[in-house]
Formats: sequence, structure tokens, C-alpha cells
Amino acid sequence: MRILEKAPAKINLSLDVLHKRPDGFHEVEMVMTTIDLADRIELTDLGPRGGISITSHNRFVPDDHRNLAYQAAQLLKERFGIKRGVSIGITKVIPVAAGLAGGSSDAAAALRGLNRLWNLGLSLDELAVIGAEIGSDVSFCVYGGTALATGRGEKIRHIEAPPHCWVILAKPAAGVSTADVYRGLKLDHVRHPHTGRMIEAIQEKSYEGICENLGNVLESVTLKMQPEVAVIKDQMKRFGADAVLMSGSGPTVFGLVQYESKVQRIYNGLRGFCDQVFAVRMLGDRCELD
Ligand SMILES: C[C@@](CO)(OP(=O)(O)O)[C@H](O)COP(=O)(O)OP(=O)(O)OC[C@H]1O[C@@H](n2ccc(N)nc2=O)[C@H](O)[C@@H]1O
Ligand SMILES: Nc1ncnc2c1ncn2[C@@H]1O[C@H](COP(=O)(O)OP(=O)(O)O)[C@@H](O)[C@H]1O
Repeated sequence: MRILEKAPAKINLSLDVLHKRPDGFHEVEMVMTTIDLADRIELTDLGPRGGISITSHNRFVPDDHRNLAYQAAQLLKERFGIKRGVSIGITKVIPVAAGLAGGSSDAAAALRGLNRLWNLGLSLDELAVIGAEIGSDVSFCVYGGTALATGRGEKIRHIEAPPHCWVILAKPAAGVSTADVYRGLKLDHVRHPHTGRMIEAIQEKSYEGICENLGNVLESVTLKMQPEVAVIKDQMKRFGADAVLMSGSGPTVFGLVQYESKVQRIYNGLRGFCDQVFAVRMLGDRCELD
């Protein structure tokens, strides 16, 4: 039997860090939404007593226990005493180590797909709790859609979809380590975004309100490690994006664009000096994972 799952990327419309916790993680408040840029996960049953095998044609994606989709399969096998093997094929589209939760979304897709393959009968809420053991962003990725994520990112409150718009993404060549970025954050020197106002803007379907309230406290940390982020932000604004921000720990920069007529010009302009550029729609609805 073969199961296919879509694993969409996320962007953080708003990312605030409240404080560092005794367990080393940071308490966050993030408004996240899924976009139409997705990896494809193909799960094939390998029969009784088999192991977990990972195939991907991307040299930056680990093909062993370090892969988050592998960890998802291992966790379900152990927890539910599954004795069957599985092959996990990952068609990578989301840039790696980019602040777009590619690995987390692959793990979430593996959880959803294996739940079907092995007839585990788990709800999305149960999968989201299991996902939190793999990484802070996995719970959100189990559901997709749009949500406020709190705690270390694993507490999810669903919110409605933002109004449809275009998202242009541009990723500088090198990736960044999320752990390094959190480590570099000096909380007494940041301007906190207004999480509440972002949620209100989404609920009011105010595209202008969303643009006005984009904010990410991690941006200034990554900017120091990768000055190219500032250059890309500048170019995106100059080519005509309505608002721009770095996603997550970066270094990917996204620009919001309301009208399709502007998208091609901004995309073409950025392609001039950035290899990985994408123009996609915001998904925003949970049902759009299918
Ligand atoms: C920054 C964000 C924003 O959505 O995304 P990315 O940039 O990775 O996509 C997330 O908070 C990243 O989530 P995720 O990538 O799942 O992080 P994890 O694997 O759980 O943690 C990696 C490391 O980041 C730090 N970390 C992560 C989450 C958090 N709330 N506080 C932290 O301090 C810890 O040092 C941890 O060891
Ligand atoms: N399925 C996967 N896809 C991409 N990277 C993965 C995957 N599994 C583990 N990784 C590791 O996780 C790291 C972070 O990758 P990723 O999830 O793409 O970025 P981010 O945390 O910035 O959103 C990568 O450097 C890679 O070594």
C-alpha cells in the first residue's frame, strides 16, 4: 500500500519571544500560516519486521535517524508496537534550514500518513501532541492552516484564514541554525510585535492590517549573521511588495503582494541576485492540506 501526503511550508506573520524558560526553550507567541509551497511525502509499506528507510534527492536532507520524518515513524512504531517497515520518499521543494519549517512539515505529514497506513485511528489533536516530541513547530504543521502558537510553539489556537494574497519568498544561499538564532537573542533590546493586533487584522480580513503588523523579534539576530537578509528585504520593497519580513529564524524573506499583476515583476527582479525565489499563494485554511 502507498500513501501520499502534502507537507506545506509555513511563514510567521508575527513572532514574539516573551522569555527564556528554565528548560532552555523560549516562550513564544507566533501567528503562523501555511503557504502553497510543499514537499511531497510518499509512504510505502515494507512488510513485517522491516525498518525505516528514507529517500530524498536533496543532499542537505539527512537520510537516517536525523531526518524528522524518520523520527516521526520511529516514535509511532515504538509507541504503538508496530512491527512493519516503511519506506519514506521525500520530494523536497521547501528550501532547507530556511525558517519555513520544511523538516517539521515532513514529520507532520509522516505522522498523518502513517496514522492512515497503520490504521492507528489517532485524531489530529493526538498527532499534534506526539509531534511536539519531535520539534516545537511540528504540532502546528500537523494541522496546517492559520494559528496562534504559544508555549515553545506547540500550543495551538486555530484562527480563521487571512484574506487571499500572494507571498514572494527569497532565500539567501546559506541556511541558519535555529538554535544559534535563539541563543543570539537579547530580549532587552527588541521591539515586540503586537500579536493581538495581527490576530484582529486576520479576523477582520484586513490585508492592510496584516501588512502593518508584520513583526519578528528574531529578525535582528539573523540580520547580524547574514547581512544579505537586509539586502533582500530592501530589494523586495523596491520592486513593489506591500510588506516584507523574515520568516521564523530565517534567513528566508517573504513579501506580501495583494495584486497578481505585481507578482511577476517582483519575482523577476529578485531572480537577478537570489537563486531560490518562489511566488505562491497563502493557503491559510486547514482543509487545504489535501
Ligand atoms: C523559529 C521557529 C519559528 O516558527 O521556526 P524555524 O525558523 O525553525 O522554522 C520555531 O520557533 C523553531 O521551531 P523548531 O525548528 O521546531 O525548533 P526545535 O527543533 O524544537 O528547537 C531547535 C532549537 O531552537 C531553540 N528553541 C526552539 C523553540 C523555542 N520555542 N525556543 C527555543 O529556544 C532551542 O535551542 C532548540 O534546541
Ligand atoms: N525532512 C527534512 N527536511 C529538511 N531538513 C531536515 C529534515 N529532517 C531533518 N532535517 C534537518 O533539520 C535542519 C533544519 O531544517 P528545516 O526544517 O528545513 O529548517 P527550519 O528549522 O529553519 O524551518 C536541516 O539542517 C536538516 O539537517
